[in-house]
Amino acid sequence: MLLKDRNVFVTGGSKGIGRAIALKCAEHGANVAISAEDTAESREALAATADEIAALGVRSTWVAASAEDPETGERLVEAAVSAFGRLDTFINNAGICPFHSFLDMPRETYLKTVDVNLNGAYFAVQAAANQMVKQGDGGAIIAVSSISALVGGGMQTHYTPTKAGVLSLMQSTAIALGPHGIRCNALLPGTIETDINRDDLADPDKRAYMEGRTPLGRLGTPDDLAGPAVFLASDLAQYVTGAALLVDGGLFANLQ
Ligand SMILES: NC(=O)C1=CN([C@@H]2O[C@H](COP(=O)(O)OP(=O)(O)OC[C@H]3O[C@@H](n4cnc5c(N)ncnc54)[C@H](O)[C@@H]3O)[C@@H](O)[C@H]2O)C=CC1
Ligand SMILES: C[C@H](O)[C@@H]1OC(=O)[C@H](O)[C@@H]1O
Repeated sequence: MLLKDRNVFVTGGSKGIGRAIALKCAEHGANVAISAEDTAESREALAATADEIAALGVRSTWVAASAEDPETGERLVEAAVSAFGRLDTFINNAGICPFHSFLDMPRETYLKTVDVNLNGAYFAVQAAANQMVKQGDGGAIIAVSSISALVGGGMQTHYTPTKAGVLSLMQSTAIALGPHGIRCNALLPGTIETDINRDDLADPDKRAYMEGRTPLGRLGTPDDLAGPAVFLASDLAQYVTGAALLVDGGLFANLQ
C-alpha cells in the first residue's frame, strides 16, 4: 500500500480517468474525496463512485461543484478537511474538450473550456496549497494535463492552450511551493478512451489512425493513468517535482 491513511482529493472523479485514479488511490489505502459538476447526472455518478471507494475499506466523500465557479476550490478543500481532518494530495483532473473547428469557434465554447480546464485548476490548486501550507508538513499536487500540452490539434484550439497552461502551472507551483515541501507534477495522458472523446473516436478512420500512431498498438484506458498518479502521490516520488509524465503508449515519440 503506497498511500495508507493519506487523504486525497480527485476533481472530475465521477468517471473516466478521475474515477480510475480515485479507485486506485483507495486500493492503496487512501481516504478519497471526489468532485464533479453540479448536475443531477453527475451527482448520481459521484455517489456511485464514492460507494465503490468506500467498499474498498477507506473513507470517501463527494462534492458537486463546477470547476468554473470561483468558489469551488475552497469548497473542495473544506469538504475534504471536514470529512478526513486534513488534505495530503490534491489531483486536479476535471476537464472538458468540446471538439470544434477554429475559424468558427463560438466565444462561449472557448471561454467555458478555459474556465473549467485552466481557471478552475488554478484556483483549486491555490486552495489546496493553502491548506497544505497551513498543515505545515508538505503534500503532493498533481494536475492532469495532456500530450496536447506539447502538440496541437486542429479541432482543439481552445483546449490545447489550457493543457499547456496546466503543465506550466505545475512547473511554477513546484517552485512556489517547494520550500513548503509540496511537490507539484503533471500527468500527460495520450488518447484514452472515455466519454470526452466518445464521439470523436466513433469515427472508425480516426480511431484506426490514433491506434496506428501508438507504438503500444492500442488506445489508453483510464486505468493506465491510475498507477502513474499513485506513484506521483506517493513517497516513491519524494524527489519528483515540476515533472511532466507522459502516459501515452509512446504516441508523442512516434514521428515516423
Ligand atoms: N481522455 C483522453 O484522451 C485525455 C484526457 N485528458 C484529460 O483528462 C481529464 C479527465 O478526462 P476524461 O476522464 O477523459 O473525461 P471524462 O469526460 O470521462 O471525465 C471528465 C470529468 O470531469 C468532470 N467535469 C466535466 N466538466 C466539469 C465541470 N464544469 N466542473 C467540474 N467537473 C467537471 C466530469 O464530470 C468527469 O468527472 C481531463 O482534464 C482531460 O482533459 C488528457 C489527455 C487525454
Ligand atoms: C479528448 C481527446 O481525445 C484527448 O484529449 C487530449 O488531451 C488528447 O489530445 C486526446 O486527443
